[in-house]
Amino acid sequence: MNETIAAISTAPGTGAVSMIRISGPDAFAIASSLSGQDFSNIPGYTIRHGDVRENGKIVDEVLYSFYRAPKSYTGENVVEISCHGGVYITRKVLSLVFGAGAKPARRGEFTERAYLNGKMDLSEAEGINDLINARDSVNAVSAVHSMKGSVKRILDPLVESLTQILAQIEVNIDYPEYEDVEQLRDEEILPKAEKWLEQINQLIDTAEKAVMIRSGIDTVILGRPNVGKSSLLNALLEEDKAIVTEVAGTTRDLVEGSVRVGNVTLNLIDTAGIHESSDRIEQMGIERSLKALKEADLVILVLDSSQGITEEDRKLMELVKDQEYIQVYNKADLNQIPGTVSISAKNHEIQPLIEEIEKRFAEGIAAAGSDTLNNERQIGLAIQAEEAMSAAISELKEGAEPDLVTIDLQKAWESLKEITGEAGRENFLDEIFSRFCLGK
Ligand SMILES: Nc1nc2c(c(=O)[nH]1)N(C=O)[C@@H](CNc1ccc(C(=O)N[C@@H](CCC(=O)O)C(=O)O)cc1)CN2
Ligand SMILES: Nc1nc2c(ncn2[C@@H]2O[C@H](COP(=O)(O)OP(=O)(O)OP(=O)(O)O)[C@@H](O)[C@H]2O)c(=O)[nH]1
Ligand SMILES: [Mg+2]
Repeated sequence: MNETIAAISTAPGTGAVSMIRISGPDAFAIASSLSGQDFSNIPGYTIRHGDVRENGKIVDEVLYSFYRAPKSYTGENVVEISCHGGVYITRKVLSLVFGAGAKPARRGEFTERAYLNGKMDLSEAEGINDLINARDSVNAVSAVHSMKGSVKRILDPLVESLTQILAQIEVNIDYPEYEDVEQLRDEEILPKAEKWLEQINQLIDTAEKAVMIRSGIDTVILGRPNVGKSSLLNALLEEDKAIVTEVAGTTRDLVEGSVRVGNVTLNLIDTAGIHESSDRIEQMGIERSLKALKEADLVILVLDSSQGITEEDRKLMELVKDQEYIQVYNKADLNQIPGTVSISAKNHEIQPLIEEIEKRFAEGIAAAGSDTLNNERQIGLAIQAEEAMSAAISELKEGAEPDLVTIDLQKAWESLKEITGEAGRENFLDEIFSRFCLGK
């Protein structure tokens, strides 16, 4: 932690200006040595104009921005050097910063220091990363909320009621005669625990839907040969990506593309027409299609309106029956079947399909726009907490020893706290006992 680290903080490539960030105890001394000015007593939030020099010779004209600990992004002394944005000059300035004593920062190390110095919790740090990687407003809005503490705010009431339950059991074990504090009676504990379980299940469910919608719905376009799967892919992507011909068995390999339609992003895979084939290459394509199918969030099963439902179509329906799937009747320009999701891929008339997708995923779309848990790590920990609480509830019902119940409740507590990176037994005991002045 005591080393001074540095890295280029702007994107690689040529730009008007680049920024090199230096954080740690030697940051001001390094800036002084590069510039030939004495910055040792400079106040925080100050910008100075100066040069970067090597052996007295000018390398670049720059701006130095100073942040004095603890008021900085990392909580340490920070200097940002804004130099001219050429690839060579940026790297040159960085190498001089290293020459003056800084060590190369690892990926995420500035933010890691910010976390370790108490500037943010883990979920907020993840929010920063999500914000940087956000490619649409749904992702950007949820990321900025999470950067500003939404995850902690969501978890706070769950942590609070769990702490109450735990404190109650602890009090009952250690101080059965203690009556001074507001106490839950034993028979109140179980309903409280069950309500808690319901709430966390709800949270997990919403978060899973949100994460899926935000990352895009992994969608497989499936159907027998020649029904118009590739034509549908092209219509959705608004691009002639896959080859379309009147010959059955045109698509052999998987063709992929992502597109934003309506309120969702679809990560599309067009597949080889599925049927019994003796062609070796086609068979391999079909195998790949079936593998992609297993991992899909959504299957679009394409049917040919001009031919009606065939035996092969029925086999495919059977194949996907346990998955989220939409039957679409393509080639509606030749024959429209009432009461079906009818499209004409060839003519790019696919609005009914888009509306059906939005309808199917309405809950997920709403979840994606709400504040919830934001990634698999957070959801995984919430599931751990949920499992521990389920175990505790069974034990409560069986009248198990309170000590045993406590162990599971404590696991639940720690899993929740790990989401924001505040876990640890010390914190746990502090939080439990800070609210009861026991033993006084
Ligand atoms: N030039 C520059 N722009 C940037 C950043 C940066 O580090 N440098 N950021 C980062 O990547 C983001 C802004 N985030 C920041 C968050 C906190 C502090 C900061 O100085 N915090 C102090 C003081 C807070 C206050 O007084 O309001 C603190 O938390 O104590 C700085 C940047 C986006 N833009
Ligand atoms: N009339 C009409 N023809 C269509 C429509 N969509 C596709 N076709 C035609 O159907 C034929 C097959 O289209 P593709 O998109 O290659 O079908 P596919 O399902 O990808 O076929 P394979 O890759 O061989 O499995 C082509 O001649 C298309 O022009 C449509 O909406 N209306
Ligand atoms: Mg095709």
